Amino acid sequence: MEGKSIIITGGATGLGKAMAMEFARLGADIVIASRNLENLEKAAKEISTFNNKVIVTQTDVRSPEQVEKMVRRAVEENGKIDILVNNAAGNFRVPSLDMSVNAWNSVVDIVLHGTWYCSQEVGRQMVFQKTGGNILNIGSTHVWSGNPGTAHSTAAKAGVLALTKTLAVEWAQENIRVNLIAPGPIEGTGAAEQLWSTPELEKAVLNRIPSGRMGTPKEVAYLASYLVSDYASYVTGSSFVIDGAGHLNKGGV
Ligand SMILES: CCCCCCC/C=C/C(=O)SCCNC(=O)CCNC(=O)[C@H](O)C(C)(C)COP(=O)(O)OP(=O)(O)OC[C@H]1O[C@@H](n2cnc3c(N)ncnc32)[C@H](O)[C@@H]1OP(=O)(O)O
Ligand SMILES: NC(=O)C1=CN([C@@H]2O[C@H](COP(=O)(O)OP(=O)(O)OC[C@H]3O[C@@H](n4cnc5c(N)ncnc54)[C@H](OP(=O)(O)O)[C@@H]3O)[C@@H](O)[C@H]2O)C=CC1
Repeated sequence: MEGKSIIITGGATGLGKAMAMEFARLGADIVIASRNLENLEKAAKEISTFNNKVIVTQTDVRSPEQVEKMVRRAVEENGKIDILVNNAAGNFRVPSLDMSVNAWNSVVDIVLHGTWYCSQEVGRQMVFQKTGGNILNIGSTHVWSGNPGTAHSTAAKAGVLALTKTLAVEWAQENIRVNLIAPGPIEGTGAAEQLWSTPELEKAVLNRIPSGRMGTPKEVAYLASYLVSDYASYVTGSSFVIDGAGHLNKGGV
C-alpha cells in the first residue's frame, strides 16, 4: 500500500482505527474523519508510529458540505484519493414500537446517507483523477439475519449493501471497485458498548456463534487489507461475511 491515499470515516475508534493501523503498517497515507477531534488526534498519534502521513479531519458524514471539505483536504494533502472506507456508524437498541423519528433518522443519516455522500464525492474525485480506486463499505450480518431492537441500523445497512452493488456496476468502467464487509460481533468496539454492554447480553451474543468467540478488530482489518489491495483486483460488487458463522443456523431443532 506504499503511496496509497486512504480515507477512513469513523477511523479514530474500533474497527476504523484497526483498519487505519493495518493500512498504515502496510505503508499507506491515512486520513481519518469523524466528529470527536480529541479522539481523532489521539488515534492519529498511534497510527503515525509507522512513519506514514496521518491527517485528521473533523467531519460529520451527515453533512454533504463537511464531506466535500473532507475530500478537498485529502486531495490537498495527498494529491489524490485511492481508497475510501465507509465505516462511520451509529447504533443503539430500542424496540421498534418505541423508536422516535429522531432516533430512526439519526442512525439512517449516519449509516446510509453518510455512506452515499462520501461515496459520491470520492467517486467524482476518482473519476476526475482517472486513476480508478476502491470503496469499501462496512455493513453488518444483521442485513441477512434481522435484529430485533436495531431496525434503524439494520435497514440502513441493507441500503448500504444495495448501494455497494449498484455503484460497483455503475463505476466498473471507471475501474472503481466497490465491496462490502459484513462483520458479526467484534470484541472491544463501539458495538460492544452499544449492543452488548451487560454480561447477560454478551452471553446471549456469544451463544449464537458456532466458532465460540467474537471476532477481533485485527481480523476485520486483515480482510479489509485484502479487499482494498491489488490482490483483489477482480473483486467488485461483493459482500464478505466475517462472523464465525454466527448468522447461520447453529443447529438443534
Ligand atoms: C448482536 C451483534 C451483531 C453485531 C452487528 C452490529 C451492527 C452494527 C453495529 C454498529 O453500528 S455499532 C456502532 C456503534 N457506535 C456508535 O453508535 C457510535 C456513535 N453513536 C452515536 O453518536 C449516538 O449513539 C447516535 C445516537 C447514533 C448519534 O448521536 P446524535 O448526537 O446524532 O444523536 P442524539 O441527538 O443523541 O439522539 C438522536 C435521537 O436518538 C435517540 N436516542 C439516542 N440514543 C438512544 C438510545 N440508546 N435509546 C433510545 N433512543 C436513543 C435520542 O433520544 C434522539 O431522539 P429524540 O429524543 O430527539 O426523539
Ligand atoms: N463492532 C462490531 O461488532 C460490528 C461493527 N459493525 C460496523 O463496523 C463499523 C465500526 O463499528 P465499531 O468499531 O463497532 O464502532 P465505533 O463506535 O467504534 O465506530 C463508529 C465510528 O463512527 C464515527 N461516527 C459516528 N457518527 C458519525 C458521524 N455522524 N460522522 C462521522 N463519523 C461518525 C464515530 O466517531 P464520532 O462519534 O467521533 O463521530 C466512531 O469513530 C460500523 O460501520 C459498524 O456498523 C458491523 C457489525 C458488527
